[in-house]
Amino acid sequence: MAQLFEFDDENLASKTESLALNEPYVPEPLVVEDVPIGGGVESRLAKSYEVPIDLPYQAGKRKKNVTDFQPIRVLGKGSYGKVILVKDKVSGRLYAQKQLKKASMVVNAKNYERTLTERTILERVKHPNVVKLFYALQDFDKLYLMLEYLEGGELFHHLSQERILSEKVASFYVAEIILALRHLHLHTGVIYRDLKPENCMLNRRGHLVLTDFGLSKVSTESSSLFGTAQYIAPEVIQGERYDTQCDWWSLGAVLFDLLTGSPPFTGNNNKKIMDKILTQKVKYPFYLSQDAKDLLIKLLNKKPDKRLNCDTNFNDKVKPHRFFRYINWQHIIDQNDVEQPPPIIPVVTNSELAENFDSEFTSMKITPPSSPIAHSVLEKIEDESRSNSTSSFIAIKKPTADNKYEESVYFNGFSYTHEDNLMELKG
Ligand SMILES: Nc1ncnc2c1ncn2[C@@H]1O[C@H](COP(=O)(O)OP(=O)(O)OP(=O)(O)O)[C@@H](O)[C@H]1O
Repeated sequence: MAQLFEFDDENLASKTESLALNEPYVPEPLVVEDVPIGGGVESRLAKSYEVPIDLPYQAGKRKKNVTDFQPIRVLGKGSYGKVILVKDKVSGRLYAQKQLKKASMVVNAKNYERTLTERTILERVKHPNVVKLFYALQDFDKLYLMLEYLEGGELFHHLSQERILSEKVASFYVAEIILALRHLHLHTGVIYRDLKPENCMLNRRGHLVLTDFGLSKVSTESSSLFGTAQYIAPEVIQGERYDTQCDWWSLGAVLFDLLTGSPPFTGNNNKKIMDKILTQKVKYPFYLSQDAKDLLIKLLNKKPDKRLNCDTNFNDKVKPHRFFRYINWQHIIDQNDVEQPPPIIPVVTNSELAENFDSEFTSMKITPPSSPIAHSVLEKIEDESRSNSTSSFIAIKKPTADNKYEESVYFNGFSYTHEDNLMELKG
């Protein structure tokens, strides 16, 4: 059995702290140096500590706008819009540009309060297993979030090739998800709430990175909730007060999926799935080991207070659990690829080809961004997003009168009022 390395919460905190306080970083274009296939551990390690962090603010440098990025290809589609691979025309650096149609982001007054709180909290999220936000830009009808480009694609893209994962392989990814969720819970107070396979992506080195966190929560009770019914905790479905425990249920559902090829409750519509989540017992396939089954039973407990809590039980119940016998937690925290290599190293021959993404998307035609308008409004925001890569913002359009919209921009808990920002509603 692999020896488990002891560490405590302070150790974890100081690790994430040191990432947050990284020394000045001179960005190197991600596209230049492709790791050759079979390039060996050393060549991967050469890039291993290239954790994308804040682009340093360079005084006097022209502000970025959407047209500074050349669209390359579509990577995927979410409920708010497309995600496109783009290249900074100056640095050659690649980003995943998440486009969000403003019209679909109108939020109601109740959610609005929560949104502001969440923006403030999300400002503090810095973790290697959580996607980084580099810039937040906008034009007339869309917001553009320039995210760390996760070249390995969705974990489940690789899973669909392998069908199911061995327990050893699954334990690696689950360990990385646990670290990301614990960071969100313990250091930022964020409940991820809709952990689902599509949000588990791999970076170039094969490490799992959670995407899309927080954004779905700023929406109204939207399709994002129903799109993920299979992984949602019973208490969330019932509309009860829920806390971080709901994420540990979702982790159980994702683990079940990794080990068996489908989530614990399925059905041809969401109502059926949700009924089953509330009322039915999980059926565990005979081929699961006792260790896997034991962990799943503890996570997929319908009573949140009886469910395994990986935050409070981490040191005494989770870390020593036999399901994690192949895991050296310190190596997972350190992302030590020599001692604990990621099980799947995504094949990337040329980053711009987006080889790990579905050709249904990568072959799509790209529509150029609409004409730049109101960029000046965001100058202050861009300044701040340079100095804080994980900042987030939201712009809300409120219909006023005579076919006009008033646009308010909220950024890290601050709101920017633009008296002059009345724009004609086109079309
Ligand atoms: N940072 C990223 N790097 C590379 N590809 C990404 C990145 N973020 C998202 N994608 C791709 O784009 C797809 C759509 O992502 P997006 O987050 O918009 O939608 P989603 O996960 O369905 O969530 P939702 O619809 O709830 O917003 C993902 O499934 C993924 O394939």
